[in-house]
Amino acid sequence: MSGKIPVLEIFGPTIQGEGMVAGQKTMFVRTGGCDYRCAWCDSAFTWDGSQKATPMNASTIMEELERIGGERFSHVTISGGNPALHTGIAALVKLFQEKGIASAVETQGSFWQDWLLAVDEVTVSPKPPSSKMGTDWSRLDTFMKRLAEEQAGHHSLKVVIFDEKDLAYATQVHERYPDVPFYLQVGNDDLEALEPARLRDHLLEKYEWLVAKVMEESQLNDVRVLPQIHALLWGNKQGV
Ligand SMILES: C[S@@+](CC[C@H](N)C(=O)[O-])C[C@H]1O[C@@H](n2cnc3c(N)ncnc32)[C@H](O)[C@@H]1O
Ligand SMILES: Nc1nc2[nH]cc(C(=O)O)c2c(=O)[nH]1
Ligand code: SF4
Ligand SMILES: [Mg+2]
Repeated sequence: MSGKIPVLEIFGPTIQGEGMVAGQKTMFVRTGGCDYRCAWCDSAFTWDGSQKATPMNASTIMEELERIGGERFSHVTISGGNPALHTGIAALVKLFQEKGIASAVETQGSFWQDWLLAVDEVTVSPKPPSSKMGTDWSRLDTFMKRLAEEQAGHHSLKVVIFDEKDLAYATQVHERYPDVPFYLQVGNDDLEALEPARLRDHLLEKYEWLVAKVMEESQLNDVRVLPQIHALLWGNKQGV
């Protein structure tokens, strides 16, 4: 298994629907396995046993990206699951650098990998109370410190918000790492919705609620509030 990466899906090009480079045209590589079990995880198929990951090495992943994306991409986002569980991603990030492909990673900040330092955009997404997960603050401190001191690219924090307790948690995260660009993201609480148009209305109402809350809060002046654009466009569809 050494060097192999468990891959759940490879798709794109699509737009990055979330966070610091929202709107960026990108391919996705989604890894299998997560050390968390968030109550509202929209990608639970990466860890609940419902779908099976394929162990792949970096060059095979690159071939698959090129087979699907052709000449139509110059940016790849690695998500999961938690991609930071996998040491084999070091070789993939190196391949991207050699080919002049920009890279991004989505992770919750619970596990460190040195290859994170070579990723252009690292999104760190600590989990609020509604997820039913706890935050190991000293681990997160170490994680954020290494990014701040050694990462060549950019990084940001992104907290998903379902309710007021989540917003209080997000404020705590923002105050702990005040120099890190901070994103608040609308939580999707209807993962069963099949009709994109209905989900869109529902999520936009939640976005309106979140924007109004943030406007009231003096501790959240320097933040960005975003919905998941892909959920607005395509609902709960996988692979978009
Ligand atoms: C599926 S996770 C995979 C990467 C990593 N495990 C993490 O959580 O950061 C990607 C992003 O989707 C967010 N997310 C997951 N379920 C969500 C939901 N129901 N509504 C809004 N965002 C969600 C996560 O918080 C994270 O920022
Ligand atoms: N379009 C699109 N943007 C995304 N941003 C983060 C995603 C993820 O699942 O990590 C995601 C995803 O699954 N699709
Ligand atoms: S950390 Fe990310 S992938 Fe893991 S359960 Fe939570 S949202 Fe899902
Ligand atoms: Mg997603």
